[in-house]
Amino acid sequence: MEDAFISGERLLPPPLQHTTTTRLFVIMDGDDIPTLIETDEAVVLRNQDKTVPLTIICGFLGAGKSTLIRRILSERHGYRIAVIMNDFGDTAVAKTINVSSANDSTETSEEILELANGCLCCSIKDSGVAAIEKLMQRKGAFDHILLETTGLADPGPIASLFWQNEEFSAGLGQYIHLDGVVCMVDAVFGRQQMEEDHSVDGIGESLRQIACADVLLLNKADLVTPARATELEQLMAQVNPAAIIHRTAQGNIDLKHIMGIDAYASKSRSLVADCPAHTEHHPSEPCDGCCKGTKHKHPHHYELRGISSLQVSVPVLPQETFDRIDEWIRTLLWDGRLPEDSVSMSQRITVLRCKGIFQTSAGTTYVLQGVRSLYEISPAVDESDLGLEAGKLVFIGKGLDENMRDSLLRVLGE
Ligand SMILES: Nc1nc2c(ncn2[C@@H]2O[C@H](COP(=O)(O)OP(=O)(O)OP(=O)(O)O)[C@@H](O)[C@H]2O)c(=O)[nH]1
Repeated sequence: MEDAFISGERLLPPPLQHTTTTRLFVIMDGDDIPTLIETDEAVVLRNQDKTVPLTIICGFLGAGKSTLIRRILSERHGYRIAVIMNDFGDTAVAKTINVSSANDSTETSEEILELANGCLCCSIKDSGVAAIEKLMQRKGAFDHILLETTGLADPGPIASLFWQNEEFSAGLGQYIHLDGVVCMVDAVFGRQQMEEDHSVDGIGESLRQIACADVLLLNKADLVTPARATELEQLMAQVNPAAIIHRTAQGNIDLKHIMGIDAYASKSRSLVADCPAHTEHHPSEPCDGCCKGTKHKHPHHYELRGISSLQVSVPVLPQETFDRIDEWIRTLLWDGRLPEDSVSMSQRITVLRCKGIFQTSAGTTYVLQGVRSLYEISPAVDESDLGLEAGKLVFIGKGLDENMRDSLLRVLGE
């Protein structure tokens, strides 16, 4: 793939030289037996360097997803982007967008429409995976894939399709890798949507989308006062303390903030920066907790319609604690309970997303990445990024209570 730059920054990660073995923990759904995969991280990273990044764009109904995509498709950003706009994960609601070529305004949307700026627009209404397979027949014709989900989609299962699982690794994983999940939130109705949206298993869709995101765009900022936007950003940061928040109008954002973010790689930079309420626009009150001297609010346990986040600082861990943490996380994500809970309490806890970074006494820095029951703990790719004083673990989901914090602190020996 040729070099590509956005706003002077290289979009694709630099060549990776890490050669440590990593463990990938995979479970496909609640009924399957979990599979533990030992894999050579060098292979994963080498593949990732060659594969096309895929960004999932979600957001509740009317938040501005199509506006963002349309902007990307029509702007001259010098980058070749394939966009899939379809009913990914939800074939019941049909939606296509016609985007005309700048050269021929009469040209209508086809299965794959090539635009003057080099973007490809794919509006296939079948399964998203089939759409991507079809797209990959044109491998080399684009540098990045954007996948827009419907407003009611839960991005968690979609992200899982494109992350470490055996089927993906053997198939599409040879050509693409998940770069990140971007969620658009409506500045006018976002709060109401979070509080009132239709809920599945007690968790509303807009909250699932926010919980799962690596980047949150507070869109339609032109329609609210800065104070109201700040209020909503704080709420978003409380629901998902691990996401970076940007404020936008008409989806106007520098693409480097939503593409090439490598949220699922074993990179540490975003995790180090992701202390709660670290947003681009609303540094607020000083935090008295883990972020000494920085000016932002530090949310403690916060719950909205059953969804909450839990963040715990992690000291440098001896090896045996590392193993216990691994087991603790596995029980939490696979069984939906704490190790000390009885088996009958299974599925009491639902973790939608988790992230973390910590060091062991052997001097290795590890990164945790998880989407639902699928997670990975792997050595950090670039330890020079860290400047790490204390590690941290962040969980977002349902049923995350003080018992869980206490249980985790016990395992950490705190
Ligand atoms: N004022 C204002 N209007 C916006 C902005 N972004 C989008 N809109 C408008 O909001 C409406 C919905 O935008 P879409 O881009 O279609 O939203 P969507 O998320 O794709 O909607 P669904 O596909 O139905 O979920 C349209 O009328 C847009 O023109 C914005 O930042 N400011």
